[in-house]
Amino acid sequence: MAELSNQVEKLDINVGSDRKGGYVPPHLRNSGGRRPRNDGFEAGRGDRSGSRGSFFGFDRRSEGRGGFGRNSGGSGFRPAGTGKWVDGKHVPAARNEKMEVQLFGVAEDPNFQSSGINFDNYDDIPVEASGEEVPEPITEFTSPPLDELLLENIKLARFTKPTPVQKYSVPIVAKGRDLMACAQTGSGKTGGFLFPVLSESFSTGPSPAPEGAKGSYMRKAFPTAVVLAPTRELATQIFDEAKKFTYRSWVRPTVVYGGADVGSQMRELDRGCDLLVATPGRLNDLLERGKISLAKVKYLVLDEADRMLDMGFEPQIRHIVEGCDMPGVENRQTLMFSATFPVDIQHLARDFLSDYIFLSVGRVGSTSENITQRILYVEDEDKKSALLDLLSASNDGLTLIFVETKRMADQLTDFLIMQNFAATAIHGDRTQGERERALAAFRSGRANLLVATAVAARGLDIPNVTHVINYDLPSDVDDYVHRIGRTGRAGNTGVSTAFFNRGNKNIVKGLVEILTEANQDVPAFLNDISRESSGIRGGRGGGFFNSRASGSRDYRKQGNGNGSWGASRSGGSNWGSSGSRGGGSWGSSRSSGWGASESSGNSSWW
Ligand SMILES: Nc1ncnc2c1ncn2[C@@H]1O[C@H](COP(=O)(O)OP(=O)(O)OP(=O)(O)O)[C@@H](O)[C@H]1O
Repeated sequence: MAELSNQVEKLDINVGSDRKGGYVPPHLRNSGGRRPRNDGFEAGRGDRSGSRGSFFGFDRRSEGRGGFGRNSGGSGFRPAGTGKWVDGKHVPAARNEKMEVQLFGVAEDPNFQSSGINFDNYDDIPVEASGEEVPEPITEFTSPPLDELLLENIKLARFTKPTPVQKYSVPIVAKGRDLMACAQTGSGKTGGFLFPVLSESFSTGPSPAPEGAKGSYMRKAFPTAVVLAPTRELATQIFDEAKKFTYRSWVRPTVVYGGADVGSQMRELDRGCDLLVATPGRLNDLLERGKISLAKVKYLVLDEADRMLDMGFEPQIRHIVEGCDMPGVENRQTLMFSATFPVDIQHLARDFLSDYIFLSVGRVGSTSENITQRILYVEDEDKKSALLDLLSASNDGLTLIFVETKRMADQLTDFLIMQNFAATAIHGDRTQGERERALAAFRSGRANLLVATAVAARGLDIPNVTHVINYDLPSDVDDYVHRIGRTGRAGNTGVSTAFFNRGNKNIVKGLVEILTEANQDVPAFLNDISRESSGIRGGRGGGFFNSRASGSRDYRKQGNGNGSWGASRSGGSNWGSSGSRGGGSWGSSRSSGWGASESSGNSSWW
């Protein structure tokens, strides 16, 4: 990784904002760089090359039919590897070697993300937990407090010790508390919600379904836990993780998302659904069809919570949480996770939480020091050439290239394929099948370049992504944080490169702050433009020049909350209260209907 970072450093791309040196594109320079690779890959937008990505991790047709059970939620047949809850006791299924390989892989598997050399450094990141009576964190994976079966599954996943967010979330959920957790990208937030929810569920069992539900003609799913995620790909990934950690237990995970056949998803629900992972639009659809009841939900998780409560999704979330039959905030536990938590979203989140603990691992919205960040000054017309330069300097690993629009994603992918690169694209105008195939080709390395819109910015955990390139910078610095977080995960190192020019002035302040706090070099041109931009203010989302998007900490500690919060347990220094998002006004957008689709105001999402 240091090698890649050095090579990028040596490139003569960044000629500063005055451009006196004049950028010379590589094809005019007789660049001696490595020839673009041509391994016969013809992915592109219509890639037909790959086998379908396994969205289910193991082939359901080979699941076998042993070990069926029923939970009290009226679920149907339960496949091998699924345990039962019988007479108030958990009866785990027998171990199944083949399934263990399918679920947990083998250590040499390139799809297996092992924790990197900097994994132990997570322990040095300051942690602050604020709220009333914060419980002591765990220090190791042990049973108790974790359920014995969960512990076995954690061992099968080769997790040897909890990350900071996991250390705190386990006792917080066990104490019956709500949680808003903010931790850096790639630091194990998925386990942060799955481990405590599953550990409690394994020990306490399902809630009995209402009497009327059992014999009714149409089966209805009564999940105990619901996890909401903003994209289909992220929902699928969480589902894959849930399959690992629910292995042999009574908890059957199911995933539903838009853009896929609703009939087959309904049949999956009929087979049992105790932990439901969903995108909001499809969940609303299935609620309207009467296929799902939320009446028995004990745990509600919002992954990428700030995104889920952002303007595009908030009406849908409100309908799911407040407009259907989900137990009220006092009768369920609500957990929110993200790497970024703008202050205005923290305000909004109050409606969904009760007496919650706010947990921050590192500064809210900060980036991992495992990612080496570079900002290059490149004018729009030079970006393609500069990209070729960068790609010729990259050796191994996968490169994720972010652009702002779907059209640009297609154009750039075509350009890269013309240059004999193995590239593919993911964005909201591609069909679900195309998106799955693109991601599968990228994961497997058949396409080592993935051109993506913001749809791939959050949550995706793809091993071996060594380089993230912001070909176009986003207009919100929080989006930058999530995008570059696709590399440098689980203690591994990574490199991120962004093309900056004066068109990106709206995030210059935020970029300077992010780079500074992550101990990265801040190029002189960035400081200059940042100074020029001082004093100019804009509104949220429309570009604001003077502050970081994310609040620095629990907004209740900034003196503008009315909730009570008590002593905080801090594993490190307290944070200053710089930067607020300015409490954006939501106004009428909140009441807009959710019905039509999962589209949001941000066109590049879908
Ligand atoms: N305790 C652990 N030990 C080793 N590896 C872990 C542990 N917890 C999680 N991981 C691994 O770390 C990687 C990142 O985890 P995860 O995807 O949950 O991060 P995240 O914090 O949700 O990131 P993002 O903010 O991008 O969504 C995954 O590959 C996961 O398997």
